[in-house]
Amino acid sequence: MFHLGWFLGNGFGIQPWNAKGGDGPWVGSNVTDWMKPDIYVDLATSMERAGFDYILIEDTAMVEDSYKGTAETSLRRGFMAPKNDPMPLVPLMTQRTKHIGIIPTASVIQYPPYLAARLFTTLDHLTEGRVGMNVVTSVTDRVAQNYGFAQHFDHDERYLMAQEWVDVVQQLQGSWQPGAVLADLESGIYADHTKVEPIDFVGKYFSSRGPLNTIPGPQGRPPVASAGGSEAGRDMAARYDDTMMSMCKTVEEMKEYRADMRRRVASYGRDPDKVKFLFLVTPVIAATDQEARDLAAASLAGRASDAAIEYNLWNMSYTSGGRIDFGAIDPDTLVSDIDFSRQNGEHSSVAAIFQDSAGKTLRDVVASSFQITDLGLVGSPDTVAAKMGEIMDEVGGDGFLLYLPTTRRNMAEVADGLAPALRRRGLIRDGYSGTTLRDHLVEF
Ligand SMILES: Cc1cc2nc3c(=O)[nH]c(=O)nc-3n(C[C@H](O)[C@H](O)[C@H](O)COP(=O)(O)O)c2cc1C
Repeated sequence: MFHLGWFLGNGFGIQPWNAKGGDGPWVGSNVTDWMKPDIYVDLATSMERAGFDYILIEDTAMVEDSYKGTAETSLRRGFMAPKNDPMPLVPLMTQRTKHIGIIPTASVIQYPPYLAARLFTTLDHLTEGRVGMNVVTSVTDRVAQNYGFAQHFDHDERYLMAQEWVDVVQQLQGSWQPGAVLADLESGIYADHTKVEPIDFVGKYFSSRGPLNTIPGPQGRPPVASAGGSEAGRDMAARYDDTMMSMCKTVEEMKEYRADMRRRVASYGRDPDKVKFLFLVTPVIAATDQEARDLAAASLAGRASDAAIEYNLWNMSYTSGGRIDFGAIDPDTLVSDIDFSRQNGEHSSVAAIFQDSAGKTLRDVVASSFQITDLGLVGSPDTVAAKMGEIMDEVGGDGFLLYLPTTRRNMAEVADGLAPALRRRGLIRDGYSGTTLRDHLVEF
């Protein structure tokens, strides 16, 4: 059996439903209703029906203007803005479900550790143990500037900050020892003060006295997730993650990635079987194999459209940390002549976009490159289910993180098409034996 997660990649933002991923026309109500809770609640109930472990909610807090030096493209096309704060969505999504975990994103430059420790403990209570914490370092200068910094910290330093941040958050979440809460009706004693201690943390980036002013939630320390595939990102994940979003383009890469990460996890004295690496994938599912193949072919052809090229150039500028304006580079420039040394964003995403680009021009890359691929998962629910099983056999585990536009059509294809086909093969859970997100992650 393997685990499944849904990556809500546009966060609590516009869930685009448009022709072939292009620049409109928009379809349906998503573009007007994205700020209402309904679609996210539907997503949670659907993915719980499907047996998913969790939904991970992306978040990025800025209006990006590094592409062509203006926010025009971001705002005209709704790229990463507008976006609401994901935290209030969490209890709304869990209120209407009983099992599925919800993992909102917290950036270490946006949340002082005490605020984060208190917020996630509060959410742990409100969700009865179903919240997780996606730790990110934020990608661009604009986010850093919104939170009071002149510019963003350098890539590797960000991860050192993030490690310290998780450490403080978890120390705060452990500042009430087991047995501290008595809530004794007879004696009227609420807590044993000898079991509640300050942490007196003074670090390079953060300080906090503690103790936390609330009691531990059902999970104590809610599970940690992250996505960084660079050396620094992997090191942080190895130390702290309970589940990791893993980005690979081939089954061979998946195997290597998982083996490497399991080695790193073990080197920190942790049990690799308790960390679940979920591989990002964009499957194409339709009623028949032929229909799915046609959709995949149309999507590939659509990569060369003006709208898709604009998106790709915009996205490259963003993933470089806003440091390289790909809109200002002549598209006929050879990739080998582009200076990537200034990048300060998502190193592994940039590497994925420009993988195998020797001898290619920027135009060639933007018209064809994928950051995340379908891994050959194209077909009817039965075909895709069978292939998922084969891939997991080859890789050794642990599961997939599906990344599809959050439309109700895609939700139905997954929850009522793919998931039953997987379940018939015994590949995914048939119900939940535990109650918390951590229970689901370590159930098998
Ligand atoms: C699937 C996925 C989800 C991510 N979600 C967020 C996010 O919500 N907010 C954010 O600031 N960065 C996000 N990132 C960026 C990562 O946290 C990380 O900074 C990035 O992958 C670069 O890591 P690297 O330089 O270690 O490769 C995400 C990356 C991936 C691949």
